Amino acid sequence: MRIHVVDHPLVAHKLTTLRDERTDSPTFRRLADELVTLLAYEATRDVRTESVDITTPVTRTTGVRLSHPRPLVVPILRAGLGMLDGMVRLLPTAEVGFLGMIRDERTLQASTYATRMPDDLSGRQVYVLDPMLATGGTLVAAIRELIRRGADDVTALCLLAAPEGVELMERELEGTPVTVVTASVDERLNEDGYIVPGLGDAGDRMYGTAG
Ligand SMILES: O=P(O)(O)OC[C@H]1O[C@H](OP(=O)(O)OP(=O)(O)O)[C@H](O)[C@@H]1O
Ligand SMILES: O=c1cc[nH]c(=O)[nH]1
Ligand SMILES: [Mg+2]
Repeated sequence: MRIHVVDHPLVAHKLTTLRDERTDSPTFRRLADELVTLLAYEATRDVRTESVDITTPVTRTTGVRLSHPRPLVVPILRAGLGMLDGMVRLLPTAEVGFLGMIRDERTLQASTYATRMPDDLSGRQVYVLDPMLATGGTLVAAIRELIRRGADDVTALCLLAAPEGVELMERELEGTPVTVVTASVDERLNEDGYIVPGLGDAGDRMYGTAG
């Protein structure tokens, strides 16, 4: 597994406001959207392309276009849904699948409550969207399912990651073609499984369901 931490002052600036507890839901959603577009620029560095001949107003030339089969983008509901628009803005021809997953607040075990994506992902590049890589249980289960369906190249975009989650992914997904792109690997998890310093519960902050 490869991990890429996007080191850029604009990313750090937006992430700081996202973390701030005073940031309201509309601003949180806007910043998450903007951050995803910046992460997506890095995450799509190896997106598959093919050459194409075109005619400019001046001459014939050869350019590139995204090749077939189209990439698949999979947001993990709920919070990952807030990253979808920012991603498909860069990859407008991508197909979109959905995974609904929830982490039990007490046991921290992830379970899947909804799945809507192609059965056969052979030869597909897949981009998974989930803002938080905490214990890693959610992403490991999601990526195992994608690989079971035949995906041969998976990139996860996470706004924040915890070292514990990165270690779990490295251990559980060893030897698989997986890349994680994130804005930060934070300090640690706390006793409730929240990322420290983190940003709190991403889904609650995105959709205004906290308290
Ligand atoms: O790495 P893990 O320890 O598995 O935790 C990460 C998951 O926790 C959050 O989802 P949550 O269960 O809160 O669902 P939500 O997005 O519907 O709020 C987050 O959006 C991730 O999917
Ligand atoms: O810090 C965390 C950990 C898991 N899920 C969240 O939304 N936030
Ligand atoms: Mg949540």
